[in-house]
Order: sequence, then structure tokens, then C-alpha cells
Amino acid sequence: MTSYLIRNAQLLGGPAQDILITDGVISEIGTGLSASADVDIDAHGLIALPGLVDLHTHLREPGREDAETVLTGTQAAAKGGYTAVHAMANTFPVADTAGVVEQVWRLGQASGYCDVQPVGAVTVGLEGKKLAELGAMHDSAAGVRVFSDDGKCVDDAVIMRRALEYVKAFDGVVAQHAQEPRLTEGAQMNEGQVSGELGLGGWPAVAEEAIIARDVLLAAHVGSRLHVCHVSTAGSVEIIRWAKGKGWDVTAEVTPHHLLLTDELVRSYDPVYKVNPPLRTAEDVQALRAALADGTIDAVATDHAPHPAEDKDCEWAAAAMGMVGLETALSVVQQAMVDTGLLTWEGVADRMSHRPARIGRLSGHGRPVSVGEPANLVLFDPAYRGSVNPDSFASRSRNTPYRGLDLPGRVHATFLRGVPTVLAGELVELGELA
Ligand SMILES: NC(=O)N[C@@H](CC(=O)O)C(=O)O
Repeated sequence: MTSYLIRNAQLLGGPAQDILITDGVISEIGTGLSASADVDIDAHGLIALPGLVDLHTHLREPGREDAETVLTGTQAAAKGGYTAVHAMANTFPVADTAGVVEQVWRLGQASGYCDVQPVGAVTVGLEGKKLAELGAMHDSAAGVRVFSDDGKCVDDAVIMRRALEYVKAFDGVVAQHAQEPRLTEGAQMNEGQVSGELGLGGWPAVAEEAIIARDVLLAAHVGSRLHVCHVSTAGSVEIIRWAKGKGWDVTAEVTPHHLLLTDELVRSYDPVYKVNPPLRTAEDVQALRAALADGTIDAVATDHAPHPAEDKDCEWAAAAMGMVGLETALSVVQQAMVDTGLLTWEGVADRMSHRPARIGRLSGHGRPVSVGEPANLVLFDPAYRGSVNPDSFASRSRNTPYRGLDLPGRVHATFLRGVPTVLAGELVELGELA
């Protein structure tokens, strides 16, 4: 294997040091290392972070390869600094059997850009009626530990209770898309002042909060692990804070877009801002930032939701919900959390690598950048300034709300078990390294 000597990288909580990677492992860290390597990388001014872990990625394969494939999605992940992503189950067919999760897992292995950990559906066909084969998916080669009907809420309390009970047997977790369906029929955006003015159907905060309140009580009742997907309201934060205060095993994620954008953007009627859960108010954004900073919200998860142009370039009501996020996540977090003084880079490593890996029980990821660990790491340039150009994305889809916007920072390099997937900001053709 090619060896790499990364010179003068800024390590978390310490001075700039050299990092030697041999045989896929961090073999030495120190100042002015005398070791020689096949390739030297000048990392002056770059921060060395552990490879990022995403708990919530839509890779769209099988079934919607026009939007994304496992290959293009993992390339986008690598460009964003990720070394592992959890692939959501709302594919066609749905990932509700051992066969489908194994297929996605194998496609991930073949890509080589980023580890793919499939998420299994909670219910057959995401229909909320009958539990899927949770045990078979866990026992498969994919080793599924996170289960979610994301895109849809497991709204039946008995099914949710059974799922929580079932996954306890193998330390799994149910990741809930908290959306009370009856309260959100016909919803087009956040319910509030702006939806009233625009005359668009509202998605009230209580539709999220009511499900989270029910689910934390259910999880406590059966003594199981609950994870709350894409928390978007100040009220949800309060409920999660209360549940954690009780000592219950509840974790939560927030998306980069909910940390930065508000429903005021919907005034443009540009469907690039249409997403589920919807963009909320500035007060919600402040509460989400504070909750991520104090650890009430455990993780940043992208909810990378690629859609082809024909599903987004249409009138608001007809457009699909979702935005791509893998390639801009770290920059958005720098802007919303680091440049505002709310989170240190150590905090970013915790919320974007350590904690998501722990929630997903992923081994080999979310480890510190230290000697003896697998070389899963990202070199990030926080001083870089440039505008977002979706034409340079590795993702097959371009539905980003940041087009043309100046965002800070850039991923300079990503390593997956010692293999560079990104160098000098560009995707590496993995075949070339062989
Ligand atoms: N987050 C989104 O807006 N979209 C998701 C599914 C969903 O959560 O609705 C998608 O798969 O496109």
C-alpha cells in the first residue's frame, strides 16, 4: 500500500504535527517526523478531523439511479469529508429485506469511496402496517443496526413499540421521522406567518413535537434506544432535553440546512427550498444551534436528498421535497457553528464523526486521529473562501439551496483506511491508484 506523510496538519487541541499513514493505519504522529513515505502532503493551515459519519443519506439505488447511485453518492460523500454514510431505506424496492440491504451494502463495498451502512425499513414497504424482517436484516452481511421508515413516520404506536422492543435484542436503534400524518396533510411549508401570507398549506411544529413526545415515552417504557431524525423545531429540542434529563436513551440529529436557513426563503417560491421537515423560523434555528452546541442534539446528519431537475424545476406544489447536502455540510457547519463561536473543531469532530458512529454502532469509524487507528480522516481548509458551484458536484443531482453562495472552508483531502478518495479538493479516480 502507498504510504503518506501529511506534514504540519493542525490536530485537534494540539500544535501542528506530521501524520504518517502506512498500511491503512495512522502509524506515527509527531513534530518534524524523519520517516519517509511514498507521497508527501503539505497540510499547512489544514485541520485534521476524523472521517465524517453521516447517519442520514439518501443514495437512491436501487430504483432512482437518475437521481443518485451508490457510486455517485459515495463520491459526493468523500468530497464532503465523509468516510461512512448510512443509506436510507426509501428506495425502489424498499430496503425492507435482507436481500435489498445486502445489495446496497455490496454496492458500497464496490464503490471504494466511502463505507455504506444500509438502514433497514421498520415496516414492510414503509407502509406502517407490518414490521419488516428486522432480525434478518441485522443478521445479513449488511449487519443492519439502524432502522427507519424515513420519508414516512411510523405513526402507529403499537408498531413503534414493537419495533423498539425488537431491536433491543441486538442493540439496534429506531430512527424516527417524526411527522404526525393527519396534522400534515397537504403541508407545503412551515405553518406560521409566512405560510399564512403565501397561502401555502402549513406543516405545524406540533406535528413533529407530538410524535417525539410519544416516542421518548415509548422508548423509556420498553427500555430501548430511540434516535430522532432531522429535528427542526425549538419545541422538539425542549422535549429531547427533558427526555435526556430523565436518563432515557434518546439521541437526535439536525441537518445543516436547519442550522442555517429559514422559511423566509420560501417567499421566492423556489422549490430548491422545499424540504421535509420544512425550513422553520429564525427562533427555531437559534434553538437548534444552541442544542447542538450543548449536546442535546447529538449529531449533524445531512438528509442528503438528491432529486433530478425535472422533479425540482417546477411549480412549488408539484416539486419533490429534499436538498442535496453531502458536499456542503462541513462548510455550512463552519458558518453556522464554528464561525459563530458556538462550537470548536473538537465539537465538530464529536457531532459529525464520534457521536454518529456511536449511535450507528459503526466500528472503525468515529475514532480519534491517533496512532494505531485506521486512517479515516479529512484535511479541511477553514480559511478557503469560494462560492458553491453545483456543476462541480460529484452528486448526480444539483438541488442545493447554496448555489452561488459564499460558504467558508473546503475539504482538501479525505482518506478511507489510508486510501485517498479526495486530494487537493478533487475526487481521486480510485482505479488509478491500483
Ligand atoms: N427530506 C426530504 O425532504 N426528502 C426525503 C424524504 C423525506 O424525509 O421526506 C427524500 O427521500 O427525498
